[in-house]
Amino acid sequence: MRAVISAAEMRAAEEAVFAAEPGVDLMGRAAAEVARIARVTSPPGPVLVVAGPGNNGGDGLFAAADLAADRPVVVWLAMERGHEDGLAAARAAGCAEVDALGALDGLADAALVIDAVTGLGSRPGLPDEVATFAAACEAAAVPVLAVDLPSGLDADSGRAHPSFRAHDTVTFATVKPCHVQAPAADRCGRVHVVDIGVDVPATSLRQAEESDVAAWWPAPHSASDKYSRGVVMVDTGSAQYQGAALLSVSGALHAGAGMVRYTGRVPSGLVLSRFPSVVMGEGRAQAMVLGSGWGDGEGSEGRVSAARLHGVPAVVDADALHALPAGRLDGWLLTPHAGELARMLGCTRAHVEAEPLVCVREVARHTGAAVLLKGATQYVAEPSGRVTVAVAGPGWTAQAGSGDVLAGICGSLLAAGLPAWRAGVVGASVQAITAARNPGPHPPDELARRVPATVAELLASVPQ
Ligand SMILES: NC(=O)C1=CN([C@@H]2O[C@H](COP(=O)(O)OP(=O)(O)OC[C@H]3O[C@@H](n4cnc5c(N)ncnc54)[C@H](OP(=O)(O)O)[C@@H]3O)[C@@H](O)[C@H]2O)[C@@H](O)CC1
Ligand SMILES: Nc1ncnc2c1ncn2[C@@H]1O[C@H](COP(=O)(O)OP(=O)(O)O)[C@@H](O)[C@H]1O
Ligand SMILES: [K+]
Repeated sequence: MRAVISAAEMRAAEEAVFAAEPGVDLMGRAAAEVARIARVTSPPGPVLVVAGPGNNGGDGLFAAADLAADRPVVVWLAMERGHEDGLAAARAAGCAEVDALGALDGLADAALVIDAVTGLGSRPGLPDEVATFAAACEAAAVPVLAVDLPSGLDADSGRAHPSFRAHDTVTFATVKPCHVQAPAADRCGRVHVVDIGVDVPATSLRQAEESDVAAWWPAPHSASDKYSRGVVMVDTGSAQYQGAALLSVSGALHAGAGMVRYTGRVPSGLVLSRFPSVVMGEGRAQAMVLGSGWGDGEGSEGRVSAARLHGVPAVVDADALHALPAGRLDGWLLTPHAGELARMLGCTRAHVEAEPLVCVREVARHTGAAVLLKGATQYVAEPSGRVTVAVAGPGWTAQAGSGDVLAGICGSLLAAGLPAWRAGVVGASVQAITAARNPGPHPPDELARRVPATVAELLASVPQ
């Protein structure tokens, strides 16, 4: 798990290091890591460093001096001023200097561009000449390595702004919001977090990693039986949306439920013809899945309230989200997409997309449930205000039916005893990791069938 910290928190953490160890060369450490990552991520060949006027430019200039030991390095001071000591080091190491036109010309030969225009001090957007250069990098398909973050982004938000598009980003100590929240995160490429000796503070925003999913997956052991692994009772689908029942049942089974009971309105023959292990009708269960594919049918409120009488936690998806009973839903997991969250809050989808953290925290605080906001970035909020971002996956998952599968996966994890927030994080992450490992336009039911292989690979990666 990684803490996601703001620019102000990073600066405070750096200040603490300077206070404890006056004169410590954090910039030297940062620059050495930038040069190291540049060497491992790019082919040999000339490097073009675009340096801004502040300390981000300083990192870039010291990295330029380092890289000049084994390849030609050209520096463009994009705002004319440059970090004094960094510039002296680059000059002493033999780096050539170019102007804006020279930088554009140099793209033809460059094996790598290092974007060190702005970092934590970045105001959103780019000066015109830099924006032109950033666009030229994309057009020429030259790999870009961003120092700390792609210049032009705001470190503290996931919003899109005119910026570099990096293939790789080197950031220090831990990630910042722009690295984990789409659409900004899409501009960062692969994010390399490097240690420069700065302690990371605990925060209420974290990012889950594959290793967390592996560690939290409820693997069975020799004393397990179908009941102890968790029985999940699934009430999904309708005459109009029969497929939703199959998809959520498939998600539950492929995530390892000990037993799936189906209590929805889709004919049993249809469910059993696809999934013969499913038991039809009510019975004891450790968790429920409600709402996927109910449609606007009558009686949703009654169905959710009746489910509550079972006294076990539920995953509440889709149409059931708008039929929540009054009172706290401790231990439950709500799985809205942005449009459904907006309807729950009485605001616009655009507002949810602009302020996802505020919105997802608000519903968790108000309902007492954990809330998984689905989309390109998946946020799981707890009533305490803590938010965990799931492992990100490719846009292939953005298709009708993925949410139904995900609800079933989360139901199995809830039935296995994971706390609701963790069931949401692990469920969303395993679906995203599966999509990342199986790139291409696989339908959601096909991806569900590939979840077990992902789980097996993740568990094999855990040291015994
Ligand atoms: N502190 C440390 O010890 C360590 C810090 N480290 C590094 O320092 C970085 C932070 O450095 P920083 O604070 O100097 O800010 P930085 O990102 O260089 O930008 C400020 C400059 O850019 C300018 N500017 C901003 N936006 C602009 C825009 N849109 N268009 C045009 N100009 C714009 C802004 O102009 P001004 O606002 O002054 O007019 C100012 O001159 C951090 O990301 C990391 O890389 C590492 O070495 C580890 C140790
Ligand atoms: N841009 C995206 N990148 C990755 N995954 C996405 C993206 N957009 C949506 N998803 C995933 O697609 C699914 C969509 O869920 P939902 O809208 O509820 O679909 P449905 O109700 O049709 O099943 C979710 O699992 C979500 O995580
Ligand atoms: K940068």
